[in-house]
Amino acid sequence: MSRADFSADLPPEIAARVTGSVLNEGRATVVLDVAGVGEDARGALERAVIKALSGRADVSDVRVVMTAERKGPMIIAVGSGKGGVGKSTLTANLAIALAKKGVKVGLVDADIYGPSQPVIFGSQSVRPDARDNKPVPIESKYGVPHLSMGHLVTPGKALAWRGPMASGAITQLLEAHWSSETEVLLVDLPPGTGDVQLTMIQKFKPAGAVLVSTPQDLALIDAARAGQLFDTAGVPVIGLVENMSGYACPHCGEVSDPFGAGGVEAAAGRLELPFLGRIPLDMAIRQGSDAGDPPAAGDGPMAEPFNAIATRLGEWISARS
Ligand SMILES: Nc1ncnc2c1ncn2[C@@H]1O[C@H](COP(=O)(O)OP(=O)(O)OP(=O)(O)O)[C@@H](O)[C@H]1O
Repeated sequence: MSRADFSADLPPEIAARVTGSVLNEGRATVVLDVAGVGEDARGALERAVIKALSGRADVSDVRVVMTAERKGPMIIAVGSGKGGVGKSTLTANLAIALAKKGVKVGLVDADIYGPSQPVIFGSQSVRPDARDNKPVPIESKYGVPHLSMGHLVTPGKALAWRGPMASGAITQLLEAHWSSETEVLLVDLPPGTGDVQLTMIQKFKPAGAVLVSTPQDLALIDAARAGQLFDTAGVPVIGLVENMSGYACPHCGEVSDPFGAGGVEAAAGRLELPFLGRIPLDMAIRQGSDAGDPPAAGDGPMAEPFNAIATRLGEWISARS
């Protein structure tokens, strides 16, 4: 994937709205700032970009991403390149740690393909109320109202959704009845750079994104790719978090590094991104998450790494509020 400059191919009034563009294996992605542009005119802008770039020999497909500032809580996306690296665990515990610091925070589980927040918050059996056809977020004993696709569909039903359905689902969650007091919404994204991420960026431009990765190379490369999508769309990457770094053997106490260690911090350095902290691989984190008892809610040693990252995130939020 590389940055591209299409300004010579586009009419000047459209080129002036371009905030980022990349060309990756023939697919051109162009990000347009459409603040103040009506629905109809947006369609015309999109068609004009597709027409202008389709003529290029090196372009086989054109994707137009439209962003516009909107009012409401500050949205912070938590993303990863790969699945299973601990994004949901981090999002839930960060939200709880922020709430303990007095931030009015809500959580959206936009991982519509594998929603895990209802398990982490112990709210699997709860169905949210609806008002005016919009869901009302579920309160939790941890001070974090939350809403997940897992609350809206039959449990266990595979969500093999693509395109418009996935985009509709995330819109429903973000446009729910969040209290007017909510300052920050943390959004647990599905892994990768698919439809949900695009809808997030286009319709609900996040103020920033946190990326989580395990220390090994493959996860890191994917995380960097996810980061590039945010960067291209003008969404600042707040920083990188290393999860599952270092494993303390519960029997002998020896610390080993099944996935390597320090890789994410080194990658953050290379990418010139802030490093927000590391979370060790610890059985108590997995057990707490599975039991609806997230470690950040307590004051045991496993709350510490989440508190430290929440402090850095809190500073970033305050600087922008
Ligand atoms: N630091 C950790 N120590 C121990 N277990 C962890 C840690 N982080 C996450 N886990 C466990 O790893 C599994 C995957 O974590 P999680 O669901 O948070 O990942 P994810 O990146 O959100 O995955 P997906 O995208 O597939 O939903 C869960 O069982 C979780 O409890």
